[in-house]
Parts: sequence; structure tokens; C-alpha cells
Amino acid sequence: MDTIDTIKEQIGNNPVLIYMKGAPNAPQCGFSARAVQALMACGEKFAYVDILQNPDIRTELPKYANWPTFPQLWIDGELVGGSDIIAELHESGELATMIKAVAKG
Ligand SMILES: N[C@@H](CCC(=O)N[C@@H](CS)C(=O)NCC(=O)O)C(=O)O
Repeated sequence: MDTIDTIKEQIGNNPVLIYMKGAPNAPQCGFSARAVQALMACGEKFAYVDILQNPDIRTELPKYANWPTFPQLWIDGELVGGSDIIAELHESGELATMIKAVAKG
């Protein structure tokens, strides 16, 4: 499978998905750490892809998403944004609402 197909499958199969550096319990970048903390605070399950372990995705996703950096949060197949947007949505309470809506189908 080529990298873009892999990305499409990941985004399509996981209602809440974060592309990040490292893992949620061991983030390898402050931006990823901040983003994943906000996600964990919402209390729902989410999927992640460690782009440091997947260099092809690190190269291809920014072009596919038209978003240059990581982390990237995808909810219900749509790009939400990076750590700045995630932090804003978390502070306003919208992040939990968005995630709970998807988690409950
Ligand atoms: N303001 C950005 C900061 C994210 C950022 O600058 N990420 C950098 C450093 S982790 C990045 O992904 N660079 C490209 C790369 O490392 O492939 C956000 O809101 O997410």
C-alpha cells in the first residue's frame, strides 16, 4: 500500500486520530505533549500515529493535509489542526464536545 493510501485508511478508520511525535505516554516534542494532554483530558479513546516511527507519513501527510507541522488532530475524517488550535478548543470546552459526539456515533 502506498503512503497516501495508508494515511487515508488511518484517517477513515479512526474517528479521533492524532499524528504526533512519540506516543501519548512519551511524547517527543512539546507541541505533541500539549496536544495529547488536552486529548487525554477529554476522557475518550483516541488513536495515534508516531510520525518519528513512520518517516514516509511524516513526509507525505503535510502535503496531503496541506498543513505543514505536527501534531495533527483529525476528527471524523477532517483535519482539526495542530497544538495551538487543540489548546484553544480545549480551553473553550469544544474539544470534549467534538470528541464525545464522534465517540457516540
Ligand atoms: N504552532 C504549531 C506548532 C507545531 C510545530 O511547529 N511543529 C514542528 C516541530 S514538532 C514540526 O512539526 N515540524 C515539522 C517536522 O518536524 O516534520 C501547532 O500549533 O501545532
